[in-house]
Formats: sequence, structure tokens, C-alpha cells
Amino acid sequence: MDGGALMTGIEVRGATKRYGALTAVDDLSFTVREGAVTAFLGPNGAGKTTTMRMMVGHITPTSGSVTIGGRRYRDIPRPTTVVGAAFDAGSFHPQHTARDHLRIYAAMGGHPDARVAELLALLALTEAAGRRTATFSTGMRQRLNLATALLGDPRVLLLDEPGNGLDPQGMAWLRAFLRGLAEEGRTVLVSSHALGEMEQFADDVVVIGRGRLVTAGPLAELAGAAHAVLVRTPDATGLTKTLAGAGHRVEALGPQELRVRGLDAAGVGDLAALEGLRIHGLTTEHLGLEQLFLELTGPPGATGPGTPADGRSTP
Ligand SMILES: Nc1ncnc2c1ncn2[C@@H]1O[C@H](COP(=O)(O)OP(=O)(O)OP(=O)(O)O)[C@@H](O)[C@H]1O
Repeated sequence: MDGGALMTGIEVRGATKRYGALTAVDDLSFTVREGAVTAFLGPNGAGKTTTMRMMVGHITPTSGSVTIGGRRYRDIPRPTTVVGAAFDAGSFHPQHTARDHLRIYAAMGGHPDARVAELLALLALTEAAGRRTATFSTGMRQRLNLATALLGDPRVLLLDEPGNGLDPQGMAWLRAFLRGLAEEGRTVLVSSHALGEMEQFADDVVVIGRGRLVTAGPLAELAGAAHAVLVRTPDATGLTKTLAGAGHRVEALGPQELRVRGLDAAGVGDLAALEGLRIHGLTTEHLGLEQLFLELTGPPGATGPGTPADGRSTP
């Protein structure tokens, strides 16, 4: 996520949006790189939609800037050829057919009419093309929304909760589809509050809470950092003292079982060896993104980001 490859990357710099006394987005900075799927994560009301709407100029930041390929959306000529955005999948005119809908948006964006049939085929909507959108299922709506965003063959895709309401099959299809777009070199930013969904296919994550950045970076790095080590030791008391003294979090699971955070298995073994403490077993426990997310954003009602975990174990 370095700033070098920002041809069609997204750059959010100190973006703030206030609504009266409420600060929906608060001095937010992050970048989104091309050729990757970036999961934009946060609990309800965190400010994801507000931030994404700033990217396409629907909302003007109170301060700070949001640029795509170094330009504000409104300064991009024929912007829908560069940026495709999908927000509310429920906002189609109910009497329009899928084909009508796409033809109207194609005309508005100056895209060739032939693109409509191409996209209907790509999104498996050809058979339903003549049906009124009022009769569409959630999955069809989400696919029509994606088709609309793709009309201008944009290099940048901003998708607000595209997985909302999808069944497991629909979700599997969406994951493969978005990965394909990223592999073509596109910038794909996908918001979600359903974190388990994103864990399976995102390259990078940006986590926000209460309008502020909580963390951003490659998912693998974050998930790698979020592990615990389960230790079996007859010297639990001594090892707890040693580990806690070195600043690591230790939880007693039983008389001879500890869970350690902040250190990998080799580190635990080395510290124990230094102190002449016996280790009978070391297991690394990987935390899923869901657990990581809870740790980062805190449980509902927590006072701020970074609230420590409540010590629950993962299955
Ligand atoms: N037009 C508005 N006027 C006043 N407050 C607003 C407005 N739009 C959003 N907000 C508030 O800003 C905060 C962020 O909202 P936003 O919709 O961006 O969050 P979100 O992360 O997309 O949430 P969700 O996952 O629930 O969609 C919320 O507290 C919301 O109530």
C-alpha cells in the first residue's frame, strides 16, 4: 500500500466529515492499491459508506482530501470510465427491466450500447434481461448493481456491501468474480461488516471504527500478528511470571495450560529455556478475521478502538 503505484490507487488524506455535532469520518488517512481486493471493514455506523461516497464526490469532506489516481473524482474526465461504484442495490426503478436500466446508465456515461449485452452475459443476467427489476432477487440485484458499476470498464471499483443478502453460493461467486477483477490489475475496494466473508479473499484490509482508522495493511500480516500460543507446561507459575514480566499477555487455561499473546511459539520456547522451565507442548492458535476485528474495534459499547479481547478462545 505504498504511495508509488497510485495510477489508479485511492488516496484518503486526513478526510473528515462532520454532520453538526456528529463526526462521521474523523481525520482518516489510508491508501488502496491497484491489482488487489481491499476489504473496507468496520462495525455499523463506522463511516464506511460516508468515506466511499466521498471517493465519488457524492459527499464533500469537511476537511482533508480523497483522490483516485491523484485526482479528485470531479476532476476526472468521463469518470465512469475510471471509477465504477455500486452503493445501494435496492435503488433501481422497479418498472425498468435490467436491460432498460443498463441502457440508461450506459447512455448517461457515454458507453457503447453493446456493453449492455456483454455485461448482462458476464453477470449471468441475460435470461432475466427483460424482467422488471421489481421482480429481482437480492442476488440478481447485487449482480445488476455490479453490472452498472462495470459499464465503463473502470480500473477502480468501489463496492459498498456487495455481499449483503447473498447466500453462500452467491457469496462464493462474488469472491471469485472480485478476485478476477483484481487479477486484471483493477483496484477493488469492498466494504463489509461481515468479516468472515472477506477473510477468504481480500489481499489488504482497512479497518475503521467511529470514523477513525483502526488499522490498515496486508491481511496476511494482520492475521499473522493475530495468533496465540497454547503452552502445556508443568512450570506454569514460573512461566507465567517470566512471560508477564517480559510484557506478554498470559491467560491460565488450566493448572498446566497457558495461552500466550504477543509472542510466537519459538519465542515462548526460547524464554522458557533461558529460565530452565519445562515445556511439554506448544501449539499456535490462529485467530480468524472475525476475532481479530473484535479485538481491534472492541465489543459493542466499548470506549474506543483497541479494546483488549475478552479472552475467549477460537474454535
Ligand atoms: N447525512 C447524514 N446526516 C447525519 N448523520 C449521518 C449522515 N450520513 C451518515 N451519518 C452518520 O454518520 C455515521 C457513519 O455512517 P456510515 O453510513 O458512513 O457508516 P457505515 O460504516 O457505512 O455503516 P453501516 O455498516 O451501518 O452501513 C453514522 O453515525 C451515521 O448515522
